[in-house]
Formats: sequence, C-alpha cells, structure tokens
Amino acid sequence: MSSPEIFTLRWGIIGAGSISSSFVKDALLDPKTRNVTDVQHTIAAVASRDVKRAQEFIDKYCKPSTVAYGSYEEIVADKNIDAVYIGTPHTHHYANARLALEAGKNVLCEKPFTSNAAELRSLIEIAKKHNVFLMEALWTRFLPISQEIKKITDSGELGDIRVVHADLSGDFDVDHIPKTHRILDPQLGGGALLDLGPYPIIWAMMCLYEHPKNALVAPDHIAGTMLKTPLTGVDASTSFSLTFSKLEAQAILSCSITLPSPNPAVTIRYRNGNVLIHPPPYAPRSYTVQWFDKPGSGKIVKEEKREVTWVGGGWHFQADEVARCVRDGKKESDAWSLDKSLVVMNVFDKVREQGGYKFPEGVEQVV
Ligand SMILES: NC(=O)C1=CN([C@@H]2O[C@H](COP(=O)(O)OP(=O)(O)OC[C@H]3O[C@@H](n4cnc5c(N)ncnc54)[C@H](OP(=O)(O)O)[C@@H]3O)[C@@H](O)[C@H]2O)C=CC1
Ligand SMILES: O=C1OC[C@@H](O)[C@H](O)[C@H]1O
Repeated sequence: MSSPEIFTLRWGIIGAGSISSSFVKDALLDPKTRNVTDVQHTIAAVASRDVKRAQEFIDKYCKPSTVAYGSYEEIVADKNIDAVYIGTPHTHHYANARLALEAGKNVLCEKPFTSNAAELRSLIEIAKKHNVFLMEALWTRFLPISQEIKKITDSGELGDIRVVHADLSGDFDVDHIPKTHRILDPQLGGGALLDLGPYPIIWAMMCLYEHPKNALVAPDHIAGTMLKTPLTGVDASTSFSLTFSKLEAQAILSCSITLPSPNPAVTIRYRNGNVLIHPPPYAPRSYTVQWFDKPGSGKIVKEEKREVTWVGGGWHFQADEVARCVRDGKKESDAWSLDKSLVVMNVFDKVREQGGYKFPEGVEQVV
C-alpha cells in the first residue's frame, strides 16, 4: 500500500521498443532503492502501432493491469494517464509529442527532442497553449554523478573552467546492419550527431552554459564538421566546438557511429586541475579529480578516483523530475528547461548546416 504523501505519476508509453523498455524497467523500480519517498510511477498503458507488440511489451515489463493500445491516438485519449513518454525514432518525436500535447497530456520526449529547432519551438507553443508540462528526456542531467560534477564546477574549487572535451561514440557495425536501421536511415534522422551528440553537449550545457558566471548565455560561436558515410549519406562522425565568450571557455565535442568512446569520455579542464569522466558519458559511474600544484601548471600533485553508484540504469531520475513537476503544477523543469533544449537544437541545426546534412524532403514537419 502506498502512503498518502507519495505522489503517483501514471505513465502512458508511446513506442514499444528498446528505450521504452529501459525507461519502464527503471520507472517501476522501488523508489526507495534511490532514497526517493515522495514520488512513484505506474505504467497505465503502452501503445504501439501494433497492439500485439504493445501486449508483448506489457507481458515482459509491466503489470497485467497495464492497458495495451494499437494506436498512439488511443493512448493519448486515455483519462487514466497523467504523462506520456515518447520512445520512437527522432523524426517521429514532433508528431508524437504534438499529438499528446494537443490531447492535454504532459510529455517526456526522448532525445533529440525534435528534428530541428523550428519543430521544438512549435511544440513549446503547443504545450503553453494546452497548459501542460513538456521536457526532453535528457536523463544524464538528472544522474547523481552529474550533480556531483556540476557542484565541483560551479563552486570554483578547481579554479576557472576553460575547456570541456566530450565524446560519445559507439560501433554500430554499420556495414552489417540494414540501411533502414534508425542509426543509418536519413528518414529517421540517422547519423551520429542527433543520436549521440546530445551526450557530449549535455556536459557542455551543465558545466558551461549553466555555469553561474555564464548566466545562461548561449554559445556565441559554433563550428562543426561532418564526415558522412557513403552507405546512406548520414554523418558517421561529427566534431563541433562551442565558444562561450562571456565565460572565456570552450567545448570541444565529438561523436561517431564507427568506433567506441575514449576513456576518459569527458575531460573538464580548469585552471587548477581536471575532472576526467569515465565512459559511458551518458551514465558514468566514476570520475577522477586531478589537482595541479599551482594554477595553470599542469603538474598533477593529487589524483582521486570517485565512484557513484545507484540501483537501475539511471532513467528513473528524470521520471522522478517529471513526477515532481506535474505534482507541483510546473510546466517545465528548472534543471532541464525548454530553453536549454532549444540551445541544443539550435547548435544541431547549425552543425548540420555546416556539415551539409539535409533531411530528405518531408521529414521536417516545421521548417
Ligand atoms: N535515453 C537513452 O538512453 C536512449 C534514447 N534513445 C532514443 O530513443 C528513441 C528510440 O530509440 P530505440 O528505442 O532504440 O528505437 P527502436 O528502433 O527500438 O524503436 C522504438 C519504437 O519506435 C517505433 N519505430 C521504430 N521504427 C520506426 C519507423 N521506421 N517508423 C515509425 N516508427 C518506428 C516503434 O514503435 P511501435 O512499437 O509503435 O511500432 C518502435 O517500437 C530515439 O530517438 C533515440 O535517440 C535510444 C536509446 C537510448
Ligand atoms: O541515447 C543513446 O544512448 C546510448 C547510445 O548507444 C544510443 O544509440 C543512444 O540513442
């Protein structure tokens, strides 16, 4: 039996695929395993384009009472759902989120939020019009390890921050997967930038954009370059740098679908030392702090590896944020607000333009 003080958020899941299963498994873990006692989650319904797939998903991951739907239209009309989680490929996020928002549902939408910034601006307007909550599922922002590293950065204990180097790569075996796989198919927004880019950039957003001395000023210079795969023309590898002039700092970011992430995956460089974050950068479990003997010397006099553990994959922390926001009547999260997602989408638009990556006709719903 749940105690009356616990707020229960009733989720509807759109897309019975891989990431939806990770999200649901974490959401259904006992919140006490992460010392959370104020919110909890239930999965009220799951929708797939094929009702059989929705039912199979429920049989595997949910309680028998969870309702299976064979269309996304049906799930957003369900009165027993407080929030919809969208776990479909990138280029479907806009249409799926719009459907849910217009039905008056709160929405948590997988990364990348949309195909382009114009689509996101449109979703933000629709969410405002319908007075509902909207957030991108940038789960890394909510991990306990991210809060720890952010504290080190914001406190200035390692001196002024100068550079964030971050990479997320993964070998997707592109020569052997079908060209219709979401990582390769331009119709699904395939390529490294949109799929993997949200993770290197989240470290830049947390440590630079959100730095108290930067005061939420967007990067004033963005420079990107893309290496395309001849298989489908999407970006196999992308590098991009962001200059935060107000903070006198830069982010040097990269991602690739043809090789693993380096170790460290993220190096945060301050005047008095470094923080090295060990892979995977989307959910690291350890980082190393290095101290210099004096500012700018580079001579490491002390080094400490720190582990941060939790039960589950880590997708539940963002779910808790949504539950608290909905409980409190908030329409967006402070930690991962809509303007932050918009900064990211603007960067991705610019880097795609610089890299010459155009989506096929009709993919972008708003341009
Ligand atoms: N936060 C994280 O850690 C991760 C996030 N992601 C993000 O989640 C999203 C989905 O990724 P993932 O779960 O790996 O994808 P999947 O390939 O598993 O597809 C998820 C669902 O999307 C729908 N779908 C799949 N292919 C198509 C298509 N061609 N056209 C229309 N709908 C389709 C299906 O829904 P249905 O059941 O209705 O048929 C499917 O169940 C991506 O945007 C990705 O960036 C992915 C991995 C990790
Ligand atoms: O979000 C993600 O995180 C891990 C990656 O391997 C995956 O492709 C991506 O979608």
